[in-house]
Amino acid sequence: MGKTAGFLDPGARPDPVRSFNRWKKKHSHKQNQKKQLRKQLKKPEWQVEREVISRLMQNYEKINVNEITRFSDFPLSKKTLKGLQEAQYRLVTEIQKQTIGLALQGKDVLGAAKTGSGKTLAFLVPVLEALYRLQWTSADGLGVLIISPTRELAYQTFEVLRKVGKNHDFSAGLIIGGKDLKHEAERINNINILVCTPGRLLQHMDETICFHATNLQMLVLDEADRILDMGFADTMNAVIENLPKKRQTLLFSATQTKSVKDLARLSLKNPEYVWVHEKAKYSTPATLEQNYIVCELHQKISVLYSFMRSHLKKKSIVFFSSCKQVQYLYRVFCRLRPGVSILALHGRQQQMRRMEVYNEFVRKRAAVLFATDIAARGLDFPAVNWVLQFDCPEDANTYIHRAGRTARYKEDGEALLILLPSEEKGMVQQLLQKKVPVEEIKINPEKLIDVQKKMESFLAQDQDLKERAQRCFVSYIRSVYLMKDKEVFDVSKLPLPEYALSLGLAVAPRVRFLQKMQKQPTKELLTSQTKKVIEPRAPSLTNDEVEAFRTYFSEKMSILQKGGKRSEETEYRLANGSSDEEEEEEEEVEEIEEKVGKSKGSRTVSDTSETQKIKEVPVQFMDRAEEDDDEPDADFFKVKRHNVFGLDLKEKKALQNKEPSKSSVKKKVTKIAEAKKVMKRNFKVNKKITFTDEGELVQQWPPVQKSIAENTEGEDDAGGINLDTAKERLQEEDKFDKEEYRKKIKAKHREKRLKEREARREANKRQVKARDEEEAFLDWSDDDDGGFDPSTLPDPDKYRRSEDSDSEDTENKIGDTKKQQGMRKRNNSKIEDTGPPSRNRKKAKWETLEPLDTGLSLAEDEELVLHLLKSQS
Ligand SMILES: Nc1ncnc2c1ncn2[C@@H]1O[C@H](COP(=O)(O)OP(=O)(O)OP(=O)(O)O)[C@@H](O)[C@H]1O
Repeated sequence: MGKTAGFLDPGARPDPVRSFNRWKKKHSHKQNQKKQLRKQLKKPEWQVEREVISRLMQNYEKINVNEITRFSDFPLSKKTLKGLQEAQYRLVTEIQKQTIGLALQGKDVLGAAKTGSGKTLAFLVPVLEALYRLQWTSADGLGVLIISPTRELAYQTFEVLRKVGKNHDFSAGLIIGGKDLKHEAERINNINILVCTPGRLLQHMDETICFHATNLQMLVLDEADRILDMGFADTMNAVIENLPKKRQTLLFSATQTKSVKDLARLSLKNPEYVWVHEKAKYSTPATLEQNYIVCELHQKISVLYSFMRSHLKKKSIVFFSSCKQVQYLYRVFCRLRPGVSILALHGRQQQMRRMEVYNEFVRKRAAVLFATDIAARGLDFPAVNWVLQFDCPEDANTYIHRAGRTARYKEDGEALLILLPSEEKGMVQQLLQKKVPVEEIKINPEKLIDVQKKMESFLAQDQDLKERAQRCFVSYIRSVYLMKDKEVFDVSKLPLPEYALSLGLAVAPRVRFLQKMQKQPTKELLTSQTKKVIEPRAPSLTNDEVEAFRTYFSEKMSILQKGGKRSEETEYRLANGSSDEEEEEEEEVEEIEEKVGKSKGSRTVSDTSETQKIKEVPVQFMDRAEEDDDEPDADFFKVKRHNVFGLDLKEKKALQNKEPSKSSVKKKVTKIAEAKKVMKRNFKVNKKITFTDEGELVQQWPPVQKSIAENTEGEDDAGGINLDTAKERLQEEDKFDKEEYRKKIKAKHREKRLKEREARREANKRQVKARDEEEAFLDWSDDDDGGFDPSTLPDPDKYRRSEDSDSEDTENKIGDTKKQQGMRKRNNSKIEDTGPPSRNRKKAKWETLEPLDTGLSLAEDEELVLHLLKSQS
């Protein structure tokens, strides 16, 4: 310390006051900082968050789309950013870049972008931020509603939401039907973000008392055009009516259609239209390679099998137009063992199974998924290499969605479309118009593996499979028949017998609606169709036909209008499989007399001039039962039918107003329709057929009319009863009945005779047996010398009656008896020959003797006899 002092110049010593002041200043600054910090720390969390939020919100206005490349460039909450990072989402896609900013600013957005371009995050990020901004808690109830067209898509969206929003405290729920409504109802009230399908949502709105959406902040419609295509237009209207007007709405789709724009007009307020790929050269991802092949209908299955055999290590989705095709081809392909695992996804599966299949296909590296259009929209299966459109899509938009299951988010993919010669021109044209670059490629015939024979043998062994094949057949024809675009889909050009053969069927099933159409060509309806206006009383239609048409149509429309209920029913049935429809279809599938000629020469329905008209005729005369085939596809077709009629709701309402009494007409026609249905389907009530173990027919009730069975070939299908032929038939039938009756009587008599003979034989046997027993008994008594045989005793009554007999006589008699017994013993071996039984003889002898009256009591008589016997021995 002294050393230090020695160095210092006393004149240069710092001023202690100044030093103190400096120290004091520093100290107070530090103290202030500490105070501030302490103050800050004392702030409740919500206050800090609120300040952060207000800072974020101030930045919303400053968002410059051109400067954004990452999610972190948006003013987003730390929780959302963390969730995005953890899920490996850092860079934004074009649709995300363009829409997130607008949505954060609170604007309604209509967003369209190619498939696989990241639309899900484009709405999920604003959803999380909206509730975060409002510091939403479970007590605030439902804040956001996300509506998806299919359960799978809703489930997928829900999964992404869980992943990205896991750092937030909001509760999220998935309501998609197929589960217990009560169970959902108990939980629905605490949900902040609800992902749902439209039908189920409306059902909760109608039936769940505690469910309300009064606090709703945001509505998201994902794949909006699909929601409408599925016939949910009215459900959507009903849902939207139930929602508060003051809300933000986001609507997303990969394709822009008129219906989407209509919905946007209805549900969005001054929306911002974001169509990121509007000016793009193609409407499909650049990384997607697209081709098509043209082949005959009967070759398609072999083409598919050959495709699968040559892509064993790939992951593919194959699209079919109906559930029943998926059901049958899935089964038969599993049996064909192509060497790659096959899965099936369609609307008739149980909900659990649908989810299992979905998850399984997500996990698999190589597999083939057979699916209907429920898998066409929005589903994000990772690393799908191929999309094969086995059946021509309904239109170019459906094509785009199906093909979009591959080549997602910068990945490569290939799409192959199989077209029939009749579909090629129209479809390719449509695709080119929609900026879809497709090119034709040819099948290498050497690589084509024919599986028809194998399928035939499977079907020959398996009745269930055969029935599935029949349903598949009908279902496909119906799907083509119901397609709106008749330039592409012409049912009259389908080679039905060849197609049946290719499915492994020997006989083509009858397709009732085609036959009906052939019988009732109604050109006028074509005219009305082209005019897109229904004329209630078309001059050439009978009143009945017009009424049938109207009722059918009004029923269809009321189904559409009921919306939610119907949709939910549909969803429920989708989940559980619909046995009714299944049964009806089974009835429908009937084999026709026409054997499929294995010969060449493609016979088509168009061979007849009548059938040419099929394509021109809409579906009004078709049985409803026949229409309600594959549920999702029925939904799908509903809209097509709607378009086929070319009516909108206004026209329908006008039509209803004109109806004097809709319900009465409906009831009347329904009864007629029912009766007709029963007649045409030739229902047999209480039919019973019994077979023996060997498979011979034993009994059939009611009995088959043989005369009819023999003569059916010449019968025509004209309705009504021809009395003369009926009379002849009955007379013929009488002959059969008489013959049958005679045979039965003869058989009865014969049986009676046999029974009598048997009874006589039995009686003889019994007699012989009785004799044997008697002989044996007598033998036994003699054998035993010392034994007493009471039967050898004289009848005391008889003795009592013969008063004059002396003791000698008695002795003689006893001696006689003894003698007789001895004789019998000797003759024992000759019993059979000696005629009447010995007992009779003995009796006869005894009967000749006069009864002996001793004048004693019975007891004394007995004593006497015993005494005599003793003395004898
Ligand atoms: N910013 C991103 N960074 C990385 N991957 C992303 C990003 N956004 C989306 N993806 C991925 O891209 C894929 C497609 O996204 P998404 O399903 O949202 O597409 P989409 O546009 O909704 O498609 P579709 O029209 O078929 O429904 C998904 O696998 C998703 O994880």
